[in-house]
Amino acid sequence: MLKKDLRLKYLRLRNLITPILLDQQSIAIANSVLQLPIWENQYFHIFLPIEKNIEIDTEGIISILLGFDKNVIVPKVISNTELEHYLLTDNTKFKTNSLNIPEPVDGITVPPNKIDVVFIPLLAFDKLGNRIGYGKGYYDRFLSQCKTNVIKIGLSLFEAEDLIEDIAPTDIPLDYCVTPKKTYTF
Ligand SMILES: Nc1nc2c(c(=O)[nH]1)N(C=O)[C@@H](CNc1ccc(C(=O)N[C@@H](CCC(=O)O)C(=O)O)cc1)CN2
Ligand SMILES: Nc1ncnc2c1ncn2[C@@H]1O[C@H](COP(=O)(O)OP(=O)(O)OP(=O)(O)O)[C@@H](O)[C@H]1O
Repeated sequence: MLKKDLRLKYLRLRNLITPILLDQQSIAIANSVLQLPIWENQYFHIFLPIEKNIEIDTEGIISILLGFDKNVIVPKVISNTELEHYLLTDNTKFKTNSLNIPEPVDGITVPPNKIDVVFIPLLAFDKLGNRIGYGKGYYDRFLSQCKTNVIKIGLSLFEAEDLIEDIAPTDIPLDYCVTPKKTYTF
């Protein structure tokens, strides 16, 4: 399928997920993340969910990361194209931006080349590990600034599509995708 049709399909499917199901599925995903071979790493980047858009609740994964004394880094939208990345600390204050994303107000910024593992939001992914988001390219730009061996983990409420047909050269594929049912390794 084409990206634009997939965005529509999965935005609609998300709207069928109840808050209770979202909680259960987010916990199942966090439990599966524990089984990934990533725990030797130190710098983990993770998004905070847009609740209004029924995104996966990443709180469980963040608790696991902090419990293992990992450095946790969260993104902040600073322009139409760019993200900045902040270390999560006990003092981090959050404010919800115009896209309804909770973001750190200020703090310690972390350059993309320090990051070892990135958990990536998505609307859909395919059996080859290609992914699509809301179509602004924030994550493709961010991932292009990371180390070549950065571990890219998609988190999805739904299973893989056969193929996203209109993949572009700037689209960076996933290494893993974790869903409530299974973990895909690409
Ligand atoms: N939780 C979370 N954080 C993230 C992302 C994400 O997908 N999820 N992003 C992943 O890249 C970046 C932000 N990108 C976004 C791009 C578009 C929309 C969005 O909802 N767009 C709507 C209309 C927005 C509006 O109300 O103005 C749309 O395009 O229809 C949200 C986030 C960085 N942080
Ligand atoms: N590395 C990059 N440098 C410059 N522009 C880029 C880069 N990656 C993607 N873009 C641009 O961003 C736009 C959106 O890309 P795409 O449709 O792949 O978004 P997406 O993957 O769905 O969104 P997101 O990454 O925000 O979740 C495209 O116009 C694309 O050319």
